[in-house]
Amino acid sequence: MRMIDAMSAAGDDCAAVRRISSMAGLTPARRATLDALMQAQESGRYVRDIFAHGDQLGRLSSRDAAFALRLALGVTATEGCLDDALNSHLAKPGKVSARVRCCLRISAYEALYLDTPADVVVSQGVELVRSCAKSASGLANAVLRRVCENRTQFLSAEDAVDEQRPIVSAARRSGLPVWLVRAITRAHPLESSRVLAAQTRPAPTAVHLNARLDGSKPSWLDQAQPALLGLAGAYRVAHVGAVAHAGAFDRADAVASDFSAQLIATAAVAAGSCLEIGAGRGTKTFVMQSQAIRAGLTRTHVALDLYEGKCAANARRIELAEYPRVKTAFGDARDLDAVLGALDREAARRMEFDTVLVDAPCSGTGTMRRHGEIPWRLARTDVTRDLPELQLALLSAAAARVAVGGQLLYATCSIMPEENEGVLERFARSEMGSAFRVEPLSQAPAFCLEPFRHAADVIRGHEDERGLFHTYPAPDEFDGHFCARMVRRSQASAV
Ligand SMILES: C[S@@+](CC[C@H](N)C(=O)[O-])C[C@H]1O[C@@H](n2cnc3c(N)ncnc32)[C@H](O)[C@@H]1O
Repeated sequence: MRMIDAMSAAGDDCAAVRRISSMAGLTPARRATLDALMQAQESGRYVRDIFAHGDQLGRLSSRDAAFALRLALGVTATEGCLDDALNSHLAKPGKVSARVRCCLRISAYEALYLDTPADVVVSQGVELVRSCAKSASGLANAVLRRVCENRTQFLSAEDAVDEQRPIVSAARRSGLPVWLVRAITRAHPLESSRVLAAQTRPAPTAVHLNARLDGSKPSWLDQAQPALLGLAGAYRVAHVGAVAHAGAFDRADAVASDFSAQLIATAAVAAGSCLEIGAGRGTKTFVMQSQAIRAGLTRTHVALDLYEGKCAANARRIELAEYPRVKTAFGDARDLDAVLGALDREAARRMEFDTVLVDAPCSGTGTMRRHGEIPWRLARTDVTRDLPELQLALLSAAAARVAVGGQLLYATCSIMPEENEGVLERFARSEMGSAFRVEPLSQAPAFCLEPFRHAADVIRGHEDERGLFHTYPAPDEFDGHFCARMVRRSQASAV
């Protein structure tokens, strides 16, 4: 699997690739970007996965590969804004073929969001279009010149009516849909300018180290230029590519995981039994197992996901890591009695757990600068209706499996209140919810354990007055995550 360090794409090397003489032919990085974006469009797959599993990058120098990845992710993340900019200069926007549009988007992205000189934007854009539709190269020349000339007016939204101008301009500068910028700005008036500023910049990367390597200082970690974060096992790395190229992810020597996600996974580590709902491919499972080893805890872990393939990948990595086995279960966690039926029968009782972590499917708005597909695939009703319904159903089903005195953690990587506090409030009003009380995440039993005492202070720095944990994406800071911790004080009367 090829993994390129998107951080290095921001460096001098990429600037050099960008400024390549306008007299040169089409650069291989832009060609590879076009191929990958077209493949993504035609197959519905994520462009990052296409780069990771295809051979587009293998044929490029590491400098070109980093630039191609940055271009492809950037074009995906700002797609709607690029189309707005292009369409305003096209007489018949509907007549432009998918491939030509893709070429124009790549060049418009460079014009609007990178500091590529205008002559290079236009000449490379014309070469891109010529490579797939010779007859459209004149059109490309005219449109891209206009996009470059009107960059400032477009980003300032001079074409919008007065009262809409600030929000349309903020949306264009961040590359996001207007409805989403409005929702973020309303929900987070204090944080929104930094959240929006983060969207067009590379996100920092963190890894979590296999606990069995503690104290051994592997050379691949040195090459990645690590900086200790305030949590055992967590490192910020300047060059995640060095970790990937050394095979450390493939060997389960480490996982890439946002620092806030590592804090949440650590908060869910406690003695006894744990049910993890929405375990996916198991990044948090790995972190939890690592931390349990560091703390010398004995625990059991059931990792559950909707998809059998994800459960299998999770179990495989845990085995590779040489961690204690986790049991996996797959199916729709809204019907936990069905999904856990086999385990209940094996245990000869309806199992209840000391810790239940719901890592809920969500809009991903806290991580969308890493996952450019999110903003332009997301619909408003996903955030206001469909996801909260699913999240509440998962949380309610999960709650019924928490032992009295046990803890229930509800986590998302969303910054939208409808998916976070909104779901919690509806849960609290329910019969089942009345059996739980919210407790600060920083007071989770994990933070009384020696290796994690200091991390409680880090968490406290991101807690609101109720002890709910929030982080927000910001330039050079980690992603947006939410986590609430509840403790079960009684049996709910309806259960
Ligand atoms: C936020 S992601 C999980 C990320 C994962 N915990 C990790 O750390 O790598 C949410 C997960 O919920 C799963 N999911 C979605 N709907 C579900 C359902 N109804 N029942 C169980 N799992 C579900 C998805 O397949 C996805 O893997």
